[in-house]
Amino acid sequence: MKPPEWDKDRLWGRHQAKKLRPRPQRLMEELLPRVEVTPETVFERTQAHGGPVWLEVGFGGGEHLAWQATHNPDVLLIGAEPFMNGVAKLLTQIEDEGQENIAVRYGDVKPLMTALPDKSLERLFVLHPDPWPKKRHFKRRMISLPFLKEAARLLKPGCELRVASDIPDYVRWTLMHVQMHNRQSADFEWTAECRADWTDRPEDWPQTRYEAKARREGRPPAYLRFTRT
Ligand SMILES: C[S@@+](CC[C@H](N)C(=O)[O-])C[C@H]1O[C@@H](n2cnc3c(N)ncnc32)[C@H](O)[C@@H]1O
Repeated sequence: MKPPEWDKDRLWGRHQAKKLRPRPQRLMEELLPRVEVTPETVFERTQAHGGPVWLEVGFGGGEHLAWQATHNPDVLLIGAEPFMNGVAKLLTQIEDEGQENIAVRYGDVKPLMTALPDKSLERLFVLHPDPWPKKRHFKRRMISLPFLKEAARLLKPGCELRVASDIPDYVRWTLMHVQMHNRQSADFEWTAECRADWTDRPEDWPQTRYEAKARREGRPPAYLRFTRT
């Protein structure tokens, strides 16, 4: 079966919640242009870095991305997020903590992924993707056959795709789509050997804002790790 085309021109969800306060507004105007990557500039940025590159899809408030950048100073962390308030929040952390190894894609991750060369990523994170629970919206879900095809193209062998979700249906959806992808091309291996491997948060996997909210509301997440074979 031919996988559906990736809906490259559509972006779902909200882009702005509330007006920015003066500091985040200043950071959007002054800091964002210094750290921003676009599909046109991302190749050059990764080449200039020369070392490992990790990508986080939909970083929300950027807590996980900022943590990874601090703890992995030799890695270039690229984060993509179309929600302005989230981008501004990450910029605040960058200004406070001074990480120089973060690049921000303000917008849809899909054209950015398309612009990256084969085997250019060592890690790819999709943490608590929008669940889109209604059946007629399933096609908006980030985890999809076209996404997995791109992920397989971009990840180096032995490197990792990490997906977290607190929605049982999305966890099943992810496992099912990985299985469907593997039937076409056996690119991913789910590394879990026992229940704790997906129920217990690994030490190098800090909690995101969505995860904290889900836990408060009694929905423990699943931490899925897939190795690019
Ligand atoms: C449910 S939130 C989770 C945020 C964060 N990962 C966390 O765990 O706190 C999903 C995020 O994905 C972002 N998103 C949705 N579609 C996206 C796309 N095409 N490219 C990049 N980010 C996207 C949304 O703006 C939103 O911030």
